Amino acid sequence: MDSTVRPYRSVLYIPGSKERALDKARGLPVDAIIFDLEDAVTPDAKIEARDTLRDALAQGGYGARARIIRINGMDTEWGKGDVEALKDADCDAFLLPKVNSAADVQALADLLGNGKPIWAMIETPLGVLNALEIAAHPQLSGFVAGTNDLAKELNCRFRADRLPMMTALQQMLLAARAYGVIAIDGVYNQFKDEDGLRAECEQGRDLGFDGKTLIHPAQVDVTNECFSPSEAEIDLARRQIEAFEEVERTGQGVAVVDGKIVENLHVETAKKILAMASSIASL
Ligand SMILES: CC(C)(COP(=O)(O)OP(=O)(O)OC[C@H]1O[C@@H](n2cnc3c(N)ncnc32)[C@H](O)[C@@H]1OP(=O)(O)O)[C@@H](O)C(=O)NCCC(=O)NCCSC(=O)C[C@H](O)C(=O)O
Ligand SMILES: [Mg+2]
Repeated sequence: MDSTVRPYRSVLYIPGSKERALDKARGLPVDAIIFDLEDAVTPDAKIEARDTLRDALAQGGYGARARIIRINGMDTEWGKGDVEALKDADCDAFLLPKVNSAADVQALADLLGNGKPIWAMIETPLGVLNALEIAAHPQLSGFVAGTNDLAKELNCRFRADRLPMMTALQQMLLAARAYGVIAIDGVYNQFKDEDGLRAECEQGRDLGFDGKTLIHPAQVDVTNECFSPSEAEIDLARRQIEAFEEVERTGQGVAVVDGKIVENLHVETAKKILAMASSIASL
């Protein structure tokens, strides 16, 4: 799959210690999986989870889904051991929690020593403030918002409009876009509340996120729907491209579709929408 249009709509956390969930994920229509060794695994299960996860990855069966391993932080008693145990595992990236600076990313890169892509959880005040230097690290390819840790650190309240964390989310997005880094929104904790999830997905999509992290299989369909180009967007994109090509033939640089101007930059967006739709259709 073309990595520039690879979908990351639904990114499901799976506790690395739970064999049943690790198996179930092989049949779920998610675009990516975060195999978690951090918060989803209790301290007494952390060492064993490394073997459980390595075996599951070796067994395979995850198809085209991107496979990302979230290790424990380097400042914990498990971080380095996680890397030692899993650096050669069959996965696409490593996700480092509570990243505060580019130096944190470099420390993981040194330990991995194999050039594997690194993703960063942006979930601390320093991580948000240093998002630009983190995104600029050459091995960094994805950001994941850690909205639970962020709320804890900011001492803010959870609100449906997420106003208290909007600055952080947008700073993270700006840094991601400045360096071509994938940006995934945080989790929606009330996993049985479909309407609430849909509203938060729509907000995340409006903001510019590529997708959302999830904690339960029941959240997958809504999320895929919200982060896929809609039929209306696909239809408009096609008409914009056609209209622009038509005016170009007559030597002009601006078309009008549905009462709105269409310039070259809109055509670029339209082409991206069609490429993403085709990439999703090919899954
Ligand atoms: C939230 C849960 C604890 C709920 O678990 P459970 O009560 O077992 O759910 P169900 O009985 O409804 O499960 C139905 C079946 O689905 C499977 N399942 C459940 N969750 C997952 C999953 N995440 N991936 C794959 N499969 C899953 C069950 O095994 C059942 O299967 P079956 O028996 O075959 O029918 C649980 O969903 C859970 O543990 N979720 C993950 C929690 C997690 O990962 N937390 C850490 C990430 S969030 C975070 O840290 C964010 C960030 O750092 C921040 O700061 O914000
Ligand atoms: Mg967190």
